[in-house]
Amino acid sequence: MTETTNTTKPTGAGGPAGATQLVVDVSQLTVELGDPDRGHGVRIGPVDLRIGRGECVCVVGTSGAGKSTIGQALLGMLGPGGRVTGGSVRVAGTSLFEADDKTLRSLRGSTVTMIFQDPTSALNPVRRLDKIFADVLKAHGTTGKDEIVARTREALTAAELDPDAAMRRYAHELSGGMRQRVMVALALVNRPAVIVADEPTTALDPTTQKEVIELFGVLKRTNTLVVITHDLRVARRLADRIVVMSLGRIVETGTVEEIMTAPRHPVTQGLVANQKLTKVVKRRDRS
Ligand SMILES: Nc1ncnc2c1ncn2[C@@H]1O[C@H](COP(=O)(O)OP(=O)(O)OP(=O)(O)O)[C@@H](O)[C@H]1O
Ligand code: NI
Repeated sequence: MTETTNTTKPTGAGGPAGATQLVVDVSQLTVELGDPDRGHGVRIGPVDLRIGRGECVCVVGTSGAGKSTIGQALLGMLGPGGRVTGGSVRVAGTSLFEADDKTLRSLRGSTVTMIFQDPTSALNPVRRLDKIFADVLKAHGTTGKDEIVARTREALTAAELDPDAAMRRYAHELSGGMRQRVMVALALVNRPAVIVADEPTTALDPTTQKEVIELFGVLKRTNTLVVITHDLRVARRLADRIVVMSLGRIVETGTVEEIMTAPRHPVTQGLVANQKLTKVVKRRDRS
């Protein structure tokens, strides 16, 4: 099925509303994972996605729809067995799949950063946090001691952590929610043009999930965000625009209101109906 766009957008299908500066420009991207011709692989795309500065786009869809693949493509990488077969991904003006390794390495973690699903495995447990932040800053050219401390403080504060206390801690001492905050701070520290978060709440307990969603609500005020989630509640809370994926393609885009009140594509309708059902069940559990 072709894409159903709920609103007329001046920049064309998959674009932000209004004359905003483009930060992400995915154009006719096609990807192969594995070997689809031999029956053990999938084709993703063609995908068009344009994101303006300051926008928060939430990518939703059922499992295996290709959400994480698009998220990875925004960092110019793909999972094992993945390759780009057509189209382009431009982030802050650089065409990622045409860029050389050195350009990509310097771009990742500075221009575009990723907040991963599982904060436990991504943080070295036995290195002090101030050292971890210094490593990330130095890797992208910030070398002055004072500047490193100032940038670390700025990022920790933005992630709503107490910088003095946090800098002296080790990752293994932190609760799940605090670790996720540290991951957010690490993603912010090089002042990226766009932050991609793949299922940032999935590995967390319900209370911490709420906290992290609140935190993303704060982040979205000053950052360009792409949040990948199978949880429509997360998208409802955060998105300026929801992008729905199914079977490797974007099947619908719209504002939260458009998607929630008038979903057009059967997959979107299914997601919305499911979310409403979850709400009813939860209410019943409480009474
Ligand atoms: N190397 C590979 N070979 C074959 N199939 C692959 C390979 N890598 C990924 N896939 C398949 O490609 C599809 C898209 O994966 P992707 O992780 O992008 O989906 P997703 O929407 O993020 O799903 P989830 O919600 O489960 O995280 C999945 O069905 C996955 O099993
Ligand atoms: Ni995924």
